[in-house]
Amino acid sequence: MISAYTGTQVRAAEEPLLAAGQGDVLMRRAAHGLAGAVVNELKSRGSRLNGSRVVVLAGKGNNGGDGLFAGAFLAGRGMRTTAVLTGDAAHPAGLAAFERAGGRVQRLSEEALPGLSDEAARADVVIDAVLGTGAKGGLRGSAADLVEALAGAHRRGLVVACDLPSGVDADTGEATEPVLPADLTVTFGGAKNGLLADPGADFAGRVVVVPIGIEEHLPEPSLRRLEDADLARLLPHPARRAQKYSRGVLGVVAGSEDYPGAAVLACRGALAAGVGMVRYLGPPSVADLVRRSCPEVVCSTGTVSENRVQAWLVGSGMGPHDHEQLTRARDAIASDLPVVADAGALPALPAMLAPHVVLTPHAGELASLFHRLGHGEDREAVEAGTLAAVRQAAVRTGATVLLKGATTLVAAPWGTTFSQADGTPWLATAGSGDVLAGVIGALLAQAGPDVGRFSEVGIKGDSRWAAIAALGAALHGRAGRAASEAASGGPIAAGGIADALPETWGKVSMLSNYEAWKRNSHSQPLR
Ligand SMILES: NC(=O)C1=CN([C@@H]2O[C@H](COP(=O)(O)OP(=O)(O)OC[C@H]3O[C@@H](n4cnc5c(N)ncnc54)[C@H](OP(=O)(O)O)[C@@H]3O)[C@@H](O)[C@H]2O)[C@@H](O)CC1
Ligand SMILES: Nc1ncnc2c1ncn2[C@@H]1O[C@H](COP(=O)(O)OP(=O)(O)O)[C@@H](O)[C@H]1O
Ligand SMILES: [K+]
Repeated sequence: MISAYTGTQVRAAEEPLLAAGQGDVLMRRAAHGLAGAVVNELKSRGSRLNGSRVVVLAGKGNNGGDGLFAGAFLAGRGMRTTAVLTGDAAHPAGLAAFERAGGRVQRLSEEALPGLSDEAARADVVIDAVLGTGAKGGLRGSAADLVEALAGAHRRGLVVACDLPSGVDADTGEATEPVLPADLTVTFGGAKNGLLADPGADFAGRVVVVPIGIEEHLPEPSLRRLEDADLARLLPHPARRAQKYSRGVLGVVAGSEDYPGAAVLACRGALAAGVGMVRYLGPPSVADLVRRSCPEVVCSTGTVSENRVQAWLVGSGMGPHDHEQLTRARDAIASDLPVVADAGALPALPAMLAPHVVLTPHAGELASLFHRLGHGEDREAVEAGTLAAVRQAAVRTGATVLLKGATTLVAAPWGTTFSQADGTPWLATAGSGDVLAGVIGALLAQAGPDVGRFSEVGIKGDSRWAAIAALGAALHGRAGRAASEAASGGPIAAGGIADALPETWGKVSMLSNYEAWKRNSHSQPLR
């Protein structure tokens, strides 16, 4: 699991060490990690170190200090380093170390700007060390002009952000442009929220966390990301004597005359995500299509209370005037069973929900939800601050909210938040969200009661609903990527995501089988 923190949390964790006079040590560890990451990246690209050109954009605070110390390390490896000081001052010890190591120092001014931006554009490596966790707002003055010129210039070099891309808010992921997009962000002590939430994540590139010795002082993470090993531990596995009902039944209330395909795709997503059975409830013409497309699905009639299931999926492809389906959706939400509420169900929600109800809006649907709740955020505002928006939505509705996008965020009403970015932009295709709803529904039906499996990895009680939704997003994203890779990186259609799910699941489970085998290989052999 990747843990991320706010800037304030990280700075608080640094406090005891700073009080003990360890500030210098922390900074040298950070700078050493940054320089090491630059060297590794250049080597992995087959570039030589000796003689290559490095430009460090150094602000006046400690972030600039990290950059200057890292520049000194790199100069020591034979690289030609220039520091561009963007402020009216520079970290004194960092600057002294940089100059001792033979680095060249330039001060940024309006007159020097064209020459320096040209030099940075031609460099093999640019290190962005202007602003870190202490920044207020974005870049200003000549520093902003330099980054703007550089972001628009034709460059072939590597851009490495020190701690975070300057202009990205460490706590929220909001970005005040111009921001220099990095290929690599080397972040210290723990990942920052802003690197794992859009739009900040757009600028971060690959994120590498460098331990600096503050880790034991860090609190509960503010944001988490599930990785391979977490998926392997959290995905349900059928017991030896499982039968279809014990494995979980998902009731699906989806599709309409206008969008019958959504019901089919939701069912296909659910079937491919390990559920024991899918029961479909909906208009006869849609049920007909579902039967023909997925003969495994049992089409039922009647009300929600007449159909026994372990979880409900409601809303995908549902219209605003289909009163019978909307009644079913409302009944499902009132049933106390776990529910994933998608698309057409979102406008029909009661004012207050519970965390076992998982809402799955995209940014536009979340803006409409806010509008109905009497708050004015539009789609642009949601997209400019996804983390704040998803958390606010969870607080205001009382539900678990999953905000879809390149980075998918899931928040519980008390703030527990997950961030998954497992997919590919090819997932932005019609019907993709219906498959995701099916996957989450299937996981709710199977894993909902399994509190123990989640608490083993530190996810307590009702926070598991957010973890289950994050698990669904991770599987869906990976399946989309696998489907595209099978097409040599080409496009995918939504049905292809469902088709790739079982193998994606199998590959992740192999990891957990291997871990179980490793544990059991020390036990007594059978006699
Ligand atoms: N603590 C430690 O020991 C360790 C810290 N570490 C590192 O320190 C970083 C945090 O350092 P920090 O607190 O010095 O803040 P930082 O991000 O460099 O920026 C603040 C400076 O910039 C200025 N400034 C602010 N906003 C501005 C703007 N919009 N545009 C222009 N200028 C602006 C502001 O000046 P002011 O405007 O207040 O006069 C202030 O001088 C952290 O990200 C990590 O890299 C690691 O080495 C580990 C050990
Ligand atoms: N640029 C992107 N990169 C990765 N995943 C994306 C991107 N855009 C959308 N997605 C994912 O694709 C799915 C799209 O869902 P949705 O917007 O509901 O589509 P639809 O309504 O057409 O089914 C979501 O899972 C979302 O996270
Ligand atoms: K930075």
